[in-house]
Amino acid sequence: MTETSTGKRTGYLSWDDYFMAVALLSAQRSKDPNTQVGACIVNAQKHIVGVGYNGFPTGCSDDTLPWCREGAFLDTKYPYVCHAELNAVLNSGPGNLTGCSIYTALFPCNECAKVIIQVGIREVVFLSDKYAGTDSVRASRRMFDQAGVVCRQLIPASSTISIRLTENG
Ligand SMILES: Nc1ccn([C@H]2C[C@H](O)[C@@H](COP(=O)(O)O)O2)c(=O)n1
Ligand SMILES: [Zn+2]
Repeated sequence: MTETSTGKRTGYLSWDDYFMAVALLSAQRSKDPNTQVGACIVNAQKHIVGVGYNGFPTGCSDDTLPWCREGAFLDTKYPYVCHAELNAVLNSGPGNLTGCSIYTALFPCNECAKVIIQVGIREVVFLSDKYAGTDSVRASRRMFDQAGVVCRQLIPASSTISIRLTENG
């Protein structure tokens, strides 16, 4: 790691990469075998006020409800799973989310877009847009546009971050 003339460390994480990394770390908690999504809500003071990942509601077993994508609707995950963005909102403290930004690993669906707008979040920073072109994402974009919520895709400064969980040596 290099230093500046004042000795300040360089190569530290930018705010954008940091908040997206928190979202991605949260996604590692997801039991969804196909798509793991994390979200992180940040206020104007750059404080994290909520994080979440996609999973079944509290008290609904990860081991008995289905994780399938196909088949009869009730035998798939879709009617049961809470999306990362919804969980991040629900996990936020008592404070107001007006003016906050949400960092999410995947562009929000139309149901989460409604929640994001209604709680006053003003910016969506996303990494993947793998469902662009679906009706759900088209509806999200339409609502965000009308509501004046700014969406931007994050181009991270670095493609990987490594974290050691054990002491060096
Ligand atoms: N913005 C999003 C989009 C999707 N999710 C969740 C919902 C499912 O658990 C999974 C998508 O599954 P797939 O259809 O890709 O097998 O991701 C979310 O939390 N946020
Ligand atoms: Zn959603």
